[in-house]
Amino acid sequence: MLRGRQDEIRAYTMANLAPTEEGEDEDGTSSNGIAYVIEENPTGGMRMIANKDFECGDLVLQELPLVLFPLPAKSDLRLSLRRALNAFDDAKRADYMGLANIYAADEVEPVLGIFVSNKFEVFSTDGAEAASADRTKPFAAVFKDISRMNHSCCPNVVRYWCTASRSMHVYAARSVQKGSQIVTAYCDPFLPLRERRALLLNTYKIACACPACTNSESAANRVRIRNIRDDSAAVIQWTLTPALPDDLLLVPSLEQLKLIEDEGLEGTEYYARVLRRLWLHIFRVGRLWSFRILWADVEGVEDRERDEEIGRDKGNALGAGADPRRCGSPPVVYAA
Ligand SMILES: C[S@@+](CC[C@H](N)C(=O)[O-])C[C@H]1O[C@@H](n2cnc3c(N)ncnc32)[C@H](O)[C@@H]1O
Repeated sequence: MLRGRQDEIRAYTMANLAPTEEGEDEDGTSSNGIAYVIEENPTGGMRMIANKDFECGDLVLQELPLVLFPLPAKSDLRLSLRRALNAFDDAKRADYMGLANIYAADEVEPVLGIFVSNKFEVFSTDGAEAASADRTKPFAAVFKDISRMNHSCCPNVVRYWCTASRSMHVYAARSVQKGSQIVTAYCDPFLPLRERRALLLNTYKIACACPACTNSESAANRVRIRNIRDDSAAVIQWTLTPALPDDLLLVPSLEQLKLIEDEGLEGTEYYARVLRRLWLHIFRVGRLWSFRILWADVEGVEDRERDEEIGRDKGNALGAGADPRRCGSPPVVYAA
């Protein structure tokens, strides 16, 4: 039953997320219409590779887990895993047992070693559970394909658990070119470098060599990003206060945007914060443009003269001092 559902989602993933045509692409390679491929990593193990270009926000894949358990495990996890595996059909059991096991050399039962090597913690993100205390109770899920994604502290995708469909959604956090590796963050990329290193080594046996772990300036950059506050109230106040310069937020916001992009952290809330602020900037300046157009229509002035006029009036531009008769209607755009 669950298998049928998984096949359905897989078919959906392939049909809807892989709009590349069968046959040869522009670069002469064959994409065969699949959004991603799982292949051997030259440095060992497996990896997930984009088989088409993705833009920021594109759904890369959506997948049901092979197993999903509440954490901490309520009963003996090994027993539960064994029971789950016994209930699987052969193909699904082979999918699970074919996943990486970084504890293979240790005295850990393979079902458990595979679980620990491949699990992603998931939280309820929607519906009644999200609103309830369950939100704080994570589950751990292992996936046939998603568990093939390697780690980077500069991930190019973000993961969202959808409780309603009991599936994980993976979205591109920035442009991802066909042929590049799809990488996700196994831990909080804002953890201090030393903590990140210890966690990745102890839990996943990873000595991360991503740009953030090898660039000596990255740690300081990440602290700066983490200090970007949710200043929505102040920004809205600026939007509504014509006396404050139009470009007050522009330069710092663009600098912050670049900083986040340089650190490869577009999938984080900080990027959304800065983009929201820039959107408000466009909202305010965009209104200025509307005002100019309106003004030009009414007055029929030349562009140059109009710009000069607006430049002169800019201190009170569109505020109390602007002459409403000149544009036929009061400049109410910034009225609080
Ligand atoms: C969830 S699996 C990822 C897929 C795995 N590479 C495979 O072969 O199936 C996690 C394991 O992959 C390897 N891995 C993931 N990210 C890595 C990285 N950035 N550097 C080195 N090894 C990594 C580690 O062995 C880690 O324990």
